[in-house]
Amino acid sequence: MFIHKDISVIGVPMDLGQRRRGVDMGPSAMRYAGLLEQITSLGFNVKDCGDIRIDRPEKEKDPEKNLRNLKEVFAASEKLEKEVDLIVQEGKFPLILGGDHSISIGSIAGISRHYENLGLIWYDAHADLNTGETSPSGNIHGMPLAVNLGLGDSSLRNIGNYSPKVKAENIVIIGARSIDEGEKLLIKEKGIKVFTMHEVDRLGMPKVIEETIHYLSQRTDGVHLSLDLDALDPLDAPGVGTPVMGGLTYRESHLALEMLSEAKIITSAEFVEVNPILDDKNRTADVASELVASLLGKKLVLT
Ligand SMILES: NC(=[NH2+])NCCC[C@H](N)C(=O)O
Ligand SMILES: [Mn+2]
Ligand SMILES: [Mn+2]
Repeated sequence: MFIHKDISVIGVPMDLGQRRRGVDMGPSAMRYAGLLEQITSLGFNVKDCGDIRIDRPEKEKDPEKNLRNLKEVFAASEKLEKEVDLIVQEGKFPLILGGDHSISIGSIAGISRHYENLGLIWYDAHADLNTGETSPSGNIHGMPLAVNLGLGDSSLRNIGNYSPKVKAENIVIIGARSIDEGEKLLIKEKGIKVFTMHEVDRLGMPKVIEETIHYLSQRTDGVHLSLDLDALDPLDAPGVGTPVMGGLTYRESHLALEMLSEAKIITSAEFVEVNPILDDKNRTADVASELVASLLGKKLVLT
């Protein structure tokens, strides 16, 4: 597998999957950080497909079934599913910019229909495995991995008219350090592979990524990288809505993406949860844009 020479970038200015405003400006912050120029300078043909239009509720209603803004998140996910499906049909590499993590419901729905066995790397401080029944917050950005596994709300689950989008054994979570009780049970029940911060500390990032590559390349025919910037330590990526101390460093994250790039296993990617209002001089968007470059093969070459 190989990152295609043609990359299509699509922004999803979504902030309805959680309660802190500003994450809808993530796509512009990453574009402002020079993301597209960066990709072009690495020799790729890049097309900016612009942003999906997100319809906002007139005023936030009390959540039904503990799912805030369900109707709007559903509508946006359906749109994104169609756009991403087209990008993959055209043979291009989809690069999706969030927006809160609820957007991965639509992106993975558009991607996974093109694979028998899509692999999924969930690079995140959280597991995002809640459902309306288990969620402590009612925020849908804490639920997309469960939805992609075919759990939780049926309208979300069935976007694209198929479910599940990924099998539990094709998922690897990296960087987890804040997991709710219901999520822990699900991880155990489904046997999901998780490298918590404890494991990253013990094994080191090189081993974690080697094992991830080995594990996924045995069983999958494509791998989507879903990178939540809150996987990184808030010292390196402060502009996120749900920061958790003790995260992955800037260097560890670059190494991870450089190794994934060398292994040529990633077939689509999304970078989510960049919130410029909570950021420090757009640092988190800068970090995201640099991480994209590492994923696309940027390396220091001494000639
Ligand atoms: N994509 C994220 N940042 N998710 C944070 C989720 C936090 C918490 N587990 C919840 O479900 O509300
Ligand atoms: Mn997170
Ligand atoms: Mn997340």
